[in-house]
Amino acid sequence: MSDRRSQLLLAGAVALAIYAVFFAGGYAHDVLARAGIYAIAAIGYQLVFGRLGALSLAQGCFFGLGAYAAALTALKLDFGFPLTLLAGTALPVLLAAVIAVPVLRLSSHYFALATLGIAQLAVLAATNWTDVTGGANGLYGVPPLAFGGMQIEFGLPLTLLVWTCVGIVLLFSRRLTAGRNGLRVETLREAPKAAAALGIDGTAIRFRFFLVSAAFGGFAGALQAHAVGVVSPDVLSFHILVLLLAMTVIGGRDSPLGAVLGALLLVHLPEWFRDFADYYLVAYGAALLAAIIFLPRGLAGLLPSSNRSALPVPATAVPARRNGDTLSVEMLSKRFGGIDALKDVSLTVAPGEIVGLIGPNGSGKTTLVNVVTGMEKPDSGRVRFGHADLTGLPPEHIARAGIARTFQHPQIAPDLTVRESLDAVGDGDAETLLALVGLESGAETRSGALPPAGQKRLEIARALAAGASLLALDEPAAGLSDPERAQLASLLKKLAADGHAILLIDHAMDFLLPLADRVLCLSAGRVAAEGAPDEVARDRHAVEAYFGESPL
Ligand SMILES: Nc1ncnc2c1ncn2[C@@H]1O[C@H](COP(=O)(O)OP(=O)(O)OP(=O)(O)O)[C@@H](O)[C@H]1O
Repeated sequence: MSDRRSQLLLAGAVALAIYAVFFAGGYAHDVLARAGIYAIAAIGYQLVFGRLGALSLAQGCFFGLGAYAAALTALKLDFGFPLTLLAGTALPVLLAAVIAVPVLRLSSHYFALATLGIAQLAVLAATNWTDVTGGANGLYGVPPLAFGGMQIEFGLPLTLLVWTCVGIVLLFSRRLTAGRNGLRVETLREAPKAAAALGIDGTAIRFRFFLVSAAFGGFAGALQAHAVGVVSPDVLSFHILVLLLAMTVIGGRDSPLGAVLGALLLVHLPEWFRDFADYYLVAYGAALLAAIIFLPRGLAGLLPSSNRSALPVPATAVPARRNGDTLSVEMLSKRFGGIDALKDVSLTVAPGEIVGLIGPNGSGKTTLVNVVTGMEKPDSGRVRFGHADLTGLPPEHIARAGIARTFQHPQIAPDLTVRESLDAVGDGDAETLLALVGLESGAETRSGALPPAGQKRLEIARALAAGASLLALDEPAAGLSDPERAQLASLLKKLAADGHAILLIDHAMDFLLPLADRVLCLSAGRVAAEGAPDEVARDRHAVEAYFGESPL
């Protein structure tokens, strides 16, 4: 609780408690409890929508399922607290686990549509499965919450209970996103390809967050069922989802606190504008629009940002690997439609060696790196690293085996500092790595604020932080000035001398040929020439591949 943000938050929590205990009464308590219940569901939504950047349209469905599960277990099975809340939490988690496998593979709008479809199915089931759900009329007489036979009265006791739950859920959510976890999630959201290529297991993170969001949604729905006493298909309606979405956006999608502020505001706004009679909806809509236009980072964006560098990130001095394995690519082929992007390509890169990969645009260089790093699956051929057969394995497995890559267009999380970008992927000594790539003075700079040359160096440092012994570098010198190229060249020599294996793609022959120990020239997916740099530079096939121009 040292930085200004934490102090403000503490003051806000105390003010809310004083308001609840000494000033609010009757209906105001109900409104506050309702805000707390929605806050819990919105905190869950923030994890998926805010943190992962995935537009899930199932959070309202998880909320409604939680409400139905709690109501049904209370009314039909005579379950008491805490079993009803447990059932309300477990059912949406179960559904999330079942749908996660097919749904989490989908990208952006397909994910949104799939989750919307699931939500619609839940509404249909609730409306038509009359024997169980009570159909359109729903279920009545859900008992209030009770602890060991003692009923939690509406008003202050229920409000305090709900907001204690909000506090616990906030702490849990913070644990999930603090320190390195948060840095990894941000890398995954902003640079998903790089995250996979650095060994971050995006599938596991997405799965975990989706299930936790379902748990929070269901738990909130279960609380709602007990607080209101009635559950109808309304709790599954699109309205709940839109409300949770608005709470997360208006409160601020970057932090769970935003979800709480959004819930407090959006539940109270209709109450404040109630006196405007017919103009109530106009005033409500105008307030929402104003919040979206003038507060792009939401209400939480008004608070001073948290001191992220204070987050505990373990830092043991583990320098990049040495004496790694030899990469052997054997007869690799990959077709896209009718095009042979790679046809029977073989090559090796040994520790301490720099192998240059050249060829005109579209000759298959990036495809080769994509296949080696698991971003594309080959049609035939093998990729071995030492004794391990890595053919067709997912990128994060290959990264963990010691192969990392950089991208033609740097893939970075722009809001992470340079140091955080490294901390996200490994335990390495960030200072040493940054000094190695010449970024030591920019450790606290936002990665997105680095010039292109800096971002390319950051990508190399990040690959080393991930513990790579083989680096596949896709056009690292593109766009660099002559002095920057010279610095990059001496860095690559240093890394090779240190035992790293380097596969280097570049069109700049004056940069690549003096650096490489061997060169492989691709043409239309096939190996056109291979050998020492000066041999390849003179090779008729290699020269022809460059449209008749001498590469030197
Ligand atoms: N995902 C894809 N879908 C369809 N075709 C693809 C895909 N990726 C690459 N290709 C095609 O495969 C061929 C090889 O492309 P690749 O990007 O590997 O070449 P490159 O040598 O890296 O080119 P550049 O120097 O321009 O980066 C090209 O014809 C390209 O259009």
